[in-house]
Amino acid sequence: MTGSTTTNAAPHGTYWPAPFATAPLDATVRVPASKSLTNRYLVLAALADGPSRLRSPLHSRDSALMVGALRALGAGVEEVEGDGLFGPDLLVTPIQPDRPLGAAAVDCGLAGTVMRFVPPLAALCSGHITFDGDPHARNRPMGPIIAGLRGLGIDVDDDGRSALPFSLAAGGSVEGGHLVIDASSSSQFVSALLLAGARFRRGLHLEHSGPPVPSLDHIAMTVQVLRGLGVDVDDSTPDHWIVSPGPVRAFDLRIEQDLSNAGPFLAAALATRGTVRIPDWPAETTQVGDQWRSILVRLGASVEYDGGTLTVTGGARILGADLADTSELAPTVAALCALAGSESRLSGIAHLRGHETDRLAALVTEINRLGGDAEETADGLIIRPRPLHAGVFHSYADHRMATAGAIIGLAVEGVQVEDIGTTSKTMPEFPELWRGMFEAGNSVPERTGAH
Ligand SMILES: O=C(O)C1=C[C@@H](OP(=O)(O)O)[C@@H](O)[C@H](O)C1
Ligand SMILES: C=C(OP(=O)(O)O)C(=O)O
Repeated sequence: MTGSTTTNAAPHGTYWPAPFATAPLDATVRVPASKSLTNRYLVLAALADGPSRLRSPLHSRDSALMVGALRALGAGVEEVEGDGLFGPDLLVTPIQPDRPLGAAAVDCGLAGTVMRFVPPLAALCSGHITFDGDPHARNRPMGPIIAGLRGLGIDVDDDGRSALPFSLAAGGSVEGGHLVIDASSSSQFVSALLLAGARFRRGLHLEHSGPPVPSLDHIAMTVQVLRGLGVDVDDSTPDHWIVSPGPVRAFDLRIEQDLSNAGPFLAAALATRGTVRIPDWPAETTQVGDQWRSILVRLGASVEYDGGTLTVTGGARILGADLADTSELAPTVAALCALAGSESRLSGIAHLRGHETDRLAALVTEINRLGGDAEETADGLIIRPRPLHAGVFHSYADHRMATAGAIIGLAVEGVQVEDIGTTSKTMPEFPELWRGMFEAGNSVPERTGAH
């Protein structure tokens, strides 16, 4: 973030009348694959010791940007028919570090995973590689990756901005070793360097120095994914991660559905005092969205997990709660808190100011625009109960703002979400799946293949 605390300009695009629920919803929903897992496995497939297959991966703007980045770096990515509900499988052939790329360009869009995960991968290629993205992407924090690459001996030209756009000159190998960064503005800086670390000649000893790193669950996901592919990672000392040099094993695996994106659907149970079921909820997972099981109980719902299906039933009213470190779940939580009957305090999310938009400012502006009572604190939000009314909910090119508006619109008649299409960042099917919850006899298609 470049010090600004304002939200990025809300474009005056199309307005989507959010479906209002006149009765409790009773629905079963499956959502597309996890953005965080898809984009980690794409990067690792590009670094692997042979071709890999991602089954039922995400197909969205963020995954398409990652696929585009890998192709720009010389990896092969091919779509092949699979049994996923939401699109084909992906076959990936790895990059060839020695093959000169000449000049290559990577479009990061607004994807944190692309702008942070791809530069260390690019450093392992041979060529002059330029990175840029959407206008607001230029405001997202990038300094620790740029400084980190320089610390690893890579020549980076950022015109002194410590932000997008920038370019790097890659020579086909990275020495690695000990590197200290300040990852207090995003966990993605740590994940990015760990993902590539095993392919550095001496591996990587990454150290964080500074205020606490946010979204630690996402780093734990990175470590577990790496270990699953045979990479040795020592994370036994807080703020230190040691990745041994070695191969990344090629793989063939199925990507879990996105439990963070399941959140707005589960929230619909609370907003309408109904029931929403998500089949194929993993029994064990590294996704932060598994926390819905406890968060939604704190907000007054009952949650059951039986036979692989998570069932959430809304209580008589939504309870306000004090919740810390909700990370990317926070906009969904905030939407529920705006509908709650008592005060909520969300803390430990100051870094949301550097997300797709300044989410703290955006949530306060949009909840209050509908008559609510939300206030920004140094590291989060206070949301007090106050009746909401009809109006426009702006999304600021932020998928999670758009889905927050949809949740509020279930309980408040006459909410229009500006630019619902921005949900294509991680879930292009959102409007269709949302409307599907209202269909009589709502049913969910069966997947044909083995789970
Ligand atoms: O590594 C990842 O896949 C992510 C890490 C988190 O980033 P921050 O640490 O910047 O919150 C999260 O919010 C983002 O949606 C995805
Ligand atoms: C913060 C998010 O995305 P990104 O991966 O672009 O950082 C998010 O999806 O909530």
